[in-house]
Amino acid sequence: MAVFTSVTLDDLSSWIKQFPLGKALSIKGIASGIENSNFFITTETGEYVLTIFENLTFEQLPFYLKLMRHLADRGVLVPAPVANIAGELVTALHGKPASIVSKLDGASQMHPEPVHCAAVGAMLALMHLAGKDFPLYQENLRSLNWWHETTPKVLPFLSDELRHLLCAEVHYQDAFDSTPIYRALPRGPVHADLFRNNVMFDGEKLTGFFDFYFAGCDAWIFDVAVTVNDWCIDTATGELDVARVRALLNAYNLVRPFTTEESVAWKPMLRAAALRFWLSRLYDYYQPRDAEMLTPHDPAHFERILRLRESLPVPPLTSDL
Ligand SMILES: Nc1ncnc2c1ncn2[C@@H]1O[C@H](COP(=O)(O)OP(=O)(O)O)[C@@H](O)[C@H]1O
Ligand SMILES: N[C@@H](CCOP(=O)(O)O)C(=O)O
Repeated sequence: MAVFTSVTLDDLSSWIKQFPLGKALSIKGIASGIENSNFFITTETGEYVLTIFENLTFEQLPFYLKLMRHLADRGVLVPAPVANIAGELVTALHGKPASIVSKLDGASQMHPEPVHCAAVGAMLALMHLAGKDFPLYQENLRSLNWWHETTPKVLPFLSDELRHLLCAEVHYQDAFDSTPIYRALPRGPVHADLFRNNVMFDGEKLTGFFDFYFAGCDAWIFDVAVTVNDWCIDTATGELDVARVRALLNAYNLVRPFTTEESVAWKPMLRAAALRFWLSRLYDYYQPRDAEMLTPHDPAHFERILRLRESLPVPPLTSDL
């Protein structure tokens, strides 16, 4: 849909000299991004993705890129950022921060079966474990504080019923946040946006997670909830598909067994994950940023999911089957 900053092969040829990647051979803009300018590039050493960051700053980027480097070095399937000869992962291109990462094979699986969900669950658990010794800290910037900042900005646009739903859920999450159960949840770096469009598959083989630009430190089970709320639902209704839920959770649990506290927190976290994306979609819908959000995502999808997670039982985190 958008390349906001254009880069020619000539631009790339001189800029890429600082990387140990040989000569640039081709560059092609990726149309589907909505946040940054992305390009597939080919050099003498292989295929990569060049990203020019349109909103994130030089100061913000090291957390994300170093996290990806850290995970890639530990065998988690994520794009590996390439350092330049000075060891930097982010350098300026056309005055904006830019980076090169390895290109993942395959394509997004937008109609996942249990086998895909199992692969996602296992890799997510590996990712959480591999992030345990990541030395940088950044909180999840779309967590409770952001919900508090953002709720008043969207309330004026909502019906009385929706205002009530939103305020009641923020209130519920506030209360849960201050419980000993919540504080006991294992935590560390999380992807926080692991939707179907942010994972590559080659057939049934998962080839990588990407788009780490909402990552931050949070409860691991929140990350699992975000992932289940997208991968394991009927997209038309938002209802959980038990076969896919079981496949994802069982595969995760085999790699990193869930704790007792996580089992108690599971339903509240599914609600929190629904709230997080309902609120961001409401915000993008009613307060669009310039041209970037050309087609805002539908907020009603996550409003539906929130109502379902509040009102219906959810499959347990672990099963003895
Ligand atoms: N490392 C990668 N390997 C392969 N394809 C990638 C990679 N990074 C991005 N892409 C492709 O670029 C598209 C846009 O990337 P994305 O990170 O979603 O952009 P934005 O953050 O601008 O929305 C993805 O849908 C994917 O097809
Ligand atoms: N997954 C979020 C929006 C973030 O978009 P992405 O393309 O950067 O993953 C949503 O669906 O609301």
